[in-house]
Amino acid sequence: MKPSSLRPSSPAVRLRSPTSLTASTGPPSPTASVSSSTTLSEQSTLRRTQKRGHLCHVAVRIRPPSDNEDRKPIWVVDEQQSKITLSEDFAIETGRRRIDEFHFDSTFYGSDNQHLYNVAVKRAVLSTMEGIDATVFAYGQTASGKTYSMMGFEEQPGVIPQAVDDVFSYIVNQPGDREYLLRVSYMEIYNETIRDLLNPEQTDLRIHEHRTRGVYVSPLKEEIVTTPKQLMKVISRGEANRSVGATDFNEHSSRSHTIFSLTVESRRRTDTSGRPESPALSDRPSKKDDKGVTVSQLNLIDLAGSEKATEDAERRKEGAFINKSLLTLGNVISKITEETNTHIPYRDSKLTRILQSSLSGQSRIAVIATLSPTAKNLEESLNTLKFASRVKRIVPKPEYTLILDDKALIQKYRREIEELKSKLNDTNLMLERERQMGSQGGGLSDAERQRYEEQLHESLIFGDMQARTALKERIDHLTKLILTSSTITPKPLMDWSMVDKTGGNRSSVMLSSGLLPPADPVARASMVFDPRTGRSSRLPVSMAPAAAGKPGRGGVLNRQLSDRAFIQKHIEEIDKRDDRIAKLEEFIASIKASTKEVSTRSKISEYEKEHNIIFKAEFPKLDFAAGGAAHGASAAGASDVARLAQQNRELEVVVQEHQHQIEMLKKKLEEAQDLIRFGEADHLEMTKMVEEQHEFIEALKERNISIERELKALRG
Ligand SMILES: Nc1ncnc2c1ncn2[C@@H]1O[C@H](COP(=O)(O)OP(=O)(O)OP(=O)(O)O)[C@@H](O)[C@H]1O
Repeated sequence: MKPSSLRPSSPAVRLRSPTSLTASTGPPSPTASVSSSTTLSEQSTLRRTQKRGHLCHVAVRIRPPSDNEDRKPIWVVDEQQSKITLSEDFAIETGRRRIDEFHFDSTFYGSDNQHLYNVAVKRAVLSTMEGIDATVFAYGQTASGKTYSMMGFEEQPGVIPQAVDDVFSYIVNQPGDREYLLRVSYMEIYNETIRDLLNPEQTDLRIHEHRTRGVYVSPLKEEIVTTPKQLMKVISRGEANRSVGATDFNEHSSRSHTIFSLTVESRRRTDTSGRPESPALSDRPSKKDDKGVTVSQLNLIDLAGSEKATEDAERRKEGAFINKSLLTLGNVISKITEETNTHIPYRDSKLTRILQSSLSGQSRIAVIATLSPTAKNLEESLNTLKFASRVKRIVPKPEYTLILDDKALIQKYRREIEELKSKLNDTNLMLERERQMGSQGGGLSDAERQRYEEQLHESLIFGDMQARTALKERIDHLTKLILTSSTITPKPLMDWSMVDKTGGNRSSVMLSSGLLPPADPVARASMVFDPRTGRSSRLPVSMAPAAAGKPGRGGVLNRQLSDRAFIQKHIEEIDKRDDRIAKLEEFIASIKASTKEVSTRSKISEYEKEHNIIFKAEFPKLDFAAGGAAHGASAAGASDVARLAQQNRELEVVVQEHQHQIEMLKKKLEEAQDLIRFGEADHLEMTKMVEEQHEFIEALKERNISIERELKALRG
């Protein structure tokens, strides 16, 4: 079946479920989900923005002056009226005839990231959970507070960690009749080149356009996430690969635009026949989307800051790319908001091309325009305000996307789970039948029955039961990836309850330590991200610049190369082992397929010829030439046949043992791969695992040696 994405042409502000023509049957509205930590003033702002900003919310935030900046404010921020004005004193001082006044959907002054998120971003995030794409970005000159707003610090988690918490809380608070699959990607645009922050070795990322999928980047690594902490670890891993450098204005300046995307797939829970899973869950009116998967995307974007020319050549080059792409963004937005139908130059920069779908109206938008408070940045601040005013004129017309075929991962996994469950059922029935036949004896003689039972035992241990375990494991694994309100524990990253206890002092918010950098710049400079643990840790300050690869005014910080090399080495090692395991399995399968009589030995000889290296490595001490000769002599006499039959049995034991060991090895390696994938592998743990694997191999070799001795003794 062809992929079919339903995009009904509904009016922009009348969001309708693609499946239902009445809005009332949809999931609860975002307003209903506003958390208890939203203050009264925030709620009134939300109500107001519902009317004014609605699908495009533009917020402007002015950061407090830093220690070495002039403390005298040049801007007056009226949060109640969502207004920003140039201070009268400053206007008079500088001879400005007119006092500039700007109105937005919300305005902020200060460091409170939770308030900013609740008012300006939360609704966009919740929209995504309800099937509407949303794009959130921070725009402003360098050092104005974009990263502070988007990522934040341990003490002031920004938009991204708060959005992560909200996404999982949303699922937990659902009635249980929907299931979700979350996948994430993280990329950056550095000097007009796209880099995959979750897979930095991948270099040739390209932008493609598809009739139903729209504009997308490929090949881009996507990871499925199942907990807030795991998601934050993926982000930290991406952050560690981000291009960051020291500029004249910001010690820790983002030199690239980053786009973090969370794709939410959701569907109504049904059994294989498409009926609701349980009567209790079926009391909601049936909707057309019961038959499909709703797919939506949340893009969280931290743009690089515009900046003036600098003396450093590398920085100048970066700055030119940054300024050009921001200029294109401005141009694109002004063309979009023009009444006339003009050509929109999306293709003039990678940023606008990637954001094409979002900017052209298919996504809900939230923009945080950040300003520096000082007089010396007045010109840039006015430019940012003009940009923000232009964005305010965008009228998004987002629509639900419904996938009706197996293209959605959640659907594919559900189907696979059902198929596996049915296979598991068949295997169970087969085992039961075999057991019954074994106990009834089926008219066999005692000797025959004993032999049959031995074979059955072998097949139970090494055949059907293994298949059953493998099936169960795969079912468990897939089931864990699909989230429902009852499968995830509401373990938020942040404990906002601390806010109330401390009378509104939000700096005491708790966040699982190590997932975000500390606010203190000295401590931050000494943070080193460890991809094996997925955590940032602090080094003694004296070591920090070297460890963080501080470039002075020079090159980009591509941190932790050695750590990546470490992981890469292990992945290669694991790949090699996988290869060996695959070949060994093939060998074992061929032995099992052959007769249980002496021909096994000749089979080994043949295999030895074909797979010289593998076989010699795994069975180094066995004398196969002698084995071949012995096989040749098998016709010579009954005693030889008996002896070979005995050897054959011994070899089969070895093979079974190897198979068992290999299964264990495989499991260990899969675990290691998972650990590496989710950034949870710890150096000691990895070393222990590798040592264990060596021990297994040694054990296999020792076993071979003792078998060889026994065989030699048998041969006399
Ligand atoms: N609202 C705020 N409250 C307190 N400190 C802030 C705030 N915004 C920014 N800062 C501080 O200002 C400095 C610059 O902020 P940040 O790195 O977020 O700027 P940026 O706009 O992302 O810069 P660049 O474009 O160079 O990456 C940081 O030290 C940050 O901690």
